Amino acid sequence: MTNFDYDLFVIGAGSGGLAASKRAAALGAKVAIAEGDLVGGTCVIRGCVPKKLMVYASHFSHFSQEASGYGWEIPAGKLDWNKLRDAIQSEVSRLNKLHISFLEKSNVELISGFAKFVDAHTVAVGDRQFTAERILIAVGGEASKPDLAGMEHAITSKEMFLMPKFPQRFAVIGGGYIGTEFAGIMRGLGADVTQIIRDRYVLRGFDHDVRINVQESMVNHGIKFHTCINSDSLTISKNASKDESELTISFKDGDGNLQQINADTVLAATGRQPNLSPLSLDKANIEVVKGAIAVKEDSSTNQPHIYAIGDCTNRVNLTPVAIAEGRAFAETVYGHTPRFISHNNIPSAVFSQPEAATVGLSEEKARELYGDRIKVYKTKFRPMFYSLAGGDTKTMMKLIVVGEEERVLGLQMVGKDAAEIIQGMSLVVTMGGCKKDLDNTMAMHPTAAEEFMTMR
Ligand SMILES: Cc1cc2nc3c(=O)[nH]c(=O)nc-3n(C[C@H](O)[C@H](O)[C@H](O)COP(=O)(O)OP(=O)(O)OC[C@H]3O[C@@H](n4cnc5c(N)ncnc54)[C@H](O)[C@@H]3O)c2cc1C
Ligand SMILES: NC(=O)c1ccc[n+]([C@@H]2O[C@H](COP(=O)([O-])OP(=O)(O)OC[C@H]3O[C@@H](n4cnc5c(N)ncnc54)[C@H](O)[C@@H]3O)[C@@H](O)[C@H]2O)c1
Repeated sequence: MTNFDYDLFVIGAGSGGLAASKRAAALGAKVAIAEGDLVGGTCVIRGCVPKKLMVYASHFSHFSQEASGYGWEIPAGKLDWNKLRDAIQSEVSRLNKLHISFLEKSNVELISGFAKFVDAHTVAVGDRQFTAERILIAVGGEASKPDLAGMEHAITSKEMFLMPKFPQRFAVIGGGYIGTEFAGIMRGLGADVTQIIRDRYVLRGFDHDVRINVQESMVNHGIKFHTCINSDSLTISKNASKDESELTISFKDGDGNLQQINADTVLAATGRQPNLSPLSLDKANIEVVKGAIAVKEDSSTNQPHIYAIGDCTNRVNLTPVAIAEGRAFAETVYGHTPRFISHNNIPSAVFSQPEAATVGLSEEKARELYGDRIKVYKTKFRPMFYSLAGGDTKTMMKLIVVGEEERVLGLQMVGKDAAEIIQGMSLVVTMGGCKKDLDNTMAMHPTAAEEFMTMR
C-alpha cells in the first residue's frame, strides 16, 4: 500500500492514455485519468475517425460516374454538407460515450478537466489536487501554424470537421499527411481545390514513386498544385466582399514570381507539435527536447516514476503506436513483463485519393543503407475495376529487396485498397521474409494484391 491517492494518474484520454489506463487497471492498479476535452483524443474526436468518414463521403462523387460504365444510370448527386457534418459529429459523440463506458467498466476513474503538475507526485485539475505513485503523460499534440502574416485566417484540421459552410474554393498549405488527405477529401466532396507545397511533390520522406504517383492522380482528379513555393513569402489576407469573406493567399513561386490565389477556406496543414504548454512540466523537472518530452525505450522520462507516450513524445505520431506504447508501459510496470515496442517497420497509410501505403524502407533509404545490393521490383497497371468504370487512376506497387536471398526491406503501394493490402503484407517485412516466400504464396485471382506474389 502506498500513501498516494492513486497508483497511476494518466493525463490525457486519447489513444495512448486510454489504452494504458485500462491495461494498468486490469493488472490491478488503482488508476485515474484526466481529460480536458471529449474522451477519445485526436484520433476519435478530430483525427483518424472523422477524417476516414469524410474520405468515405468523398468517394460517392466518383462512384456515380463510375457506376454508369457498369450500366447503372445514377443521377449526379449533390452534397448536403450540414447533414454530413452533423452525422459525423453524432458518430463522434457516440464514440466519446462509448469510451467513457469502457473506462467505467475497467474501473478507471475519469476526472474532467485539464491537468497540470504541482510537483513530481501531484497533479492539479481545476481546484482539486491528486497524488499518484506514478504519472503517465499522454497529452498528444496540436496543429502548429507558421508565424506568417495572416495565418490567423487559416483553419487547422480540427476545424475541418466543424465548418459552418462548405467552401466552394478550398486551398491547403502543406504537403504532408493532413494536407494531402484533405485536398483529396475536399475535391471528392466537390470543392475547387488548390494545394500549395514547398517541395516538388507531396509526402516528403515517402518513396519517390509513391510521391509522384499520388500527385499525378491528384492532378488527374482536378486538384491544382503550386509546388516549390518560397514558404517565407506566404501571406494570407481577408478581402471583405459583398456577402462573403474571401481570402487571398500570396506567395512567391520557385522562380520568384508573385502568385495569388483566392479561396473561401484555407487549411494550414503545416505540422503538429506536442501539447505541453499547459502542463507546467517545470514543476516536476521533466526534461523536454525539441518541444517533445524526452523518453527512454521504456517510455520513462528523466523522472523514473513519470512516463510519457504517444504524440507528446514525438516518436512516430500514429494511433496504433500510441496504443502499443501505452500497453507496453502498463505491462512492463504493472504486469511485471518488460515489453518494449519496436519503432522500426511501422506500416502507415495516407488516405489520399488514391491511397498510399508503405511498410519498411523506401527505395532511397534502402539504397542509402545497402547501396547496389538492393533490387527493386515495380509494377504499374490500371485496376480491372476501371476497365468499365473509365478514368485512368493507376495502381503502383513496389517491392524493395536486398542480397542474394532477396530479403524484403520495403513494400510501397499507391492505389485502391493500398492500406488494407499493405497492412496484411507488412507481416513479410516484420518476419524477415524473402521474395521467394512471396513467390511460393499462391496468388488470389483476380485481385490487385496478387501482383505482390507474381512480380518479375
Ligand atoms: C486530422 C488527423 C488525422 C489523423 N489520421 C490518422 C490516421 O488515419 N491514422 C493514424 O494512425 N493516425 C492518425 N492521426 C494521428 C493520431 O490521431 C495521433 O497519433 C494519436 O491520436 C495520438 O494519440 P495520443 O494518445 O498520443 O494523443 P491524443 O489522441 O491527441 O490524446 C491526447 C488527449 O490529451 C488531452 N489533453 C491534452 N492536454 C491535457 C491536459 N493538460 N490535461 C488533460 N487532458 C489533456 C487531449 O484533449 C486529448 O484528448 C491523425 C491526426 C490528425 C490530426
Ligand atoms: N493517415 C495517417 O496515418 C495520418 C493522417 C494525418 C496525420 N497523421 C499524423 O499526424 C502528423 C502530422 O501531420 P501533418 O500533415 O500536419 O504534418 P507533416 O509533418 O506530415 O506535414 C507538414 C507539411 O507542412 C509543410 N510545411 C511546414 N511549414 C510550412 C510552411 N511554412 N509553408 C508551407 N508548408 C509548410 C511541410 O513541408 C510538410 O509538407 C503526421 O506526421 C502523422 O504522423 C497521420
